Amino acid sequence: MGVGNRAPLPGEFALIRKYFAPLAAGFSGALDLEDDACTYAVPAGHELVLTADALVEGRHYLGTDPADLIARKMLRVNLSDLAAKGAKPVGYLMTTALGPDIDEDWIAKFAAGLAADQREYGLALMGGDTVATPGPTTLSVTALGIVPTGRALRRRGARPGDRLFVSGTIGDGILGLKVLRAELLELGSNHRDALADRYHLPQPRVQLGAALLAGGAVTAAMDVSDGLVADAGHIADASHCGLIIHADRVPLSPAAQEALAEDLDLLPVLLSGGDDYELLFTAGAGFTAPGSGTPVAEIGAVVSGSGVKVLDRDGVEIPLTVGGWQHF
Ligand SMILES: Nc1ncnc2c1ncn2[C@@H]1O[C@H](COP(=O)(O)OP(=O)(O)O)[C@@H](O)[C@H]1O
Ligand SMILES: Cc1ncc(C[n+]2csc(CCOP(=O)(O)OP(=O)(O)O)c2C)c(N)n1
Ligand SMILES: [Mg+2]
Ligand SMILES: [Mg+2]
Ligand SMILES: [Mg+2]
Repeated sequence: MGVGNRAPLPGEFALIRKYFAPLAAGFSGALDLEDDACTYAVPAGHELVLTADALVEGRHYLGTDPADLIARKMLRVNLSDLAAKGAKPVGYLMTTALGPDIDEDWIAKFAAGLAADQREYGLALMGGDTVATPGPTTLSVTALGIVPTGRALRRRGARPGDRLFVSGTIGDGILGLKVLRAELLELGSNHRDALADRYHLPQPRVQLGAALLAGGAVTAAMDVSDGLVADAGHIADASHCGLIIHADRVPLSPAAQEALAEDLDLLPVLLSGGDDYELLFTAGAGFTAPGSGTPVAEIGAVVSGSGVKVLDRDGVEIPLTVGGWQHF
């Protein structure tokens, strides 16, 4: 390790002791990161929810992004998958494959970002692996959460007649990436900052997910990572039904509204760009959105058939060539 362009990192084990062990201190099963593996006793009446997502420099984040924000995004994209199941976060395993340009200052900031979000979301580091790579830095988290046994929200279960909802706002993450790539220069700097912030720091809807599970009226749920339309397609496929999305009902932030007002061609980008980390879900007639916290918008309906149709305000289908991000 540490053979790079900058000051070498402390040795592998010194790095784990100094920066990662403190993040595991509050979690007894992490065994102070001294052992070969960690343990966790699942509370009675609950089952584990496990999810893994990787982040690759240049693919999921920019090499110039601040290390604390990269760390927080890494945790938050995984927390978003826990939210999609209605799970309460418990802890996470983390694998860091560090590229040659990573120095100790970067690690210190990265660990500080993790500490901040561990406090914010109530979870702890449980273990992981630290390796070097000649390629781009690659980070992976496996997050653990719990749900009452048998109650995890599913992508299957939507029924014709259900309504379709999404949390928060859609399209900010991908517009934020455009801002960081010095596009959208015509937008005011406050809007540009707000969008960049949404790209750097997703807001996983953990409390909303738990409330949706507790409420009992949600028939299918997932989080939006690849793009609203593509991800809606996953609910449609899993549930063996069709989905209608009314484009004009999709909630947009003030910054995204302003960007769209200046360039109508951005609509497909908003609907399919991804990096949203909002919850998309269906519910029967009796559903009412939890009153406080994250806003929820009704954007469409479940119909018989298959696939996703996006309609404009006149009910005319908007053709979309790409519904969302795919790695290959
Ligand atoms: N390499 C893999 N090995 C096992 N399961 C995988 C792998 N890649 C993806 N999956 C599974 O495929 C499903 C879809 O993955 P993905 O689209 O990444 O979900 P999400 O967008 O919620 O992260 C998930 O259940 C995920 O666990
Ligand atoms: C530098 C950079 N380029 C492009 C993107 C856009 N992008 C990359 S991956 C992705 C989809 C989500 O990532 P994925 O690995 O598919 O996560 P998952 O769906 O498994 O949660 C998006 C929108 C980005 N976030 N950063
Ligand atoms: Mg994934
Ligand atoms: Mg997901
Ligand atoms: Mg994906």
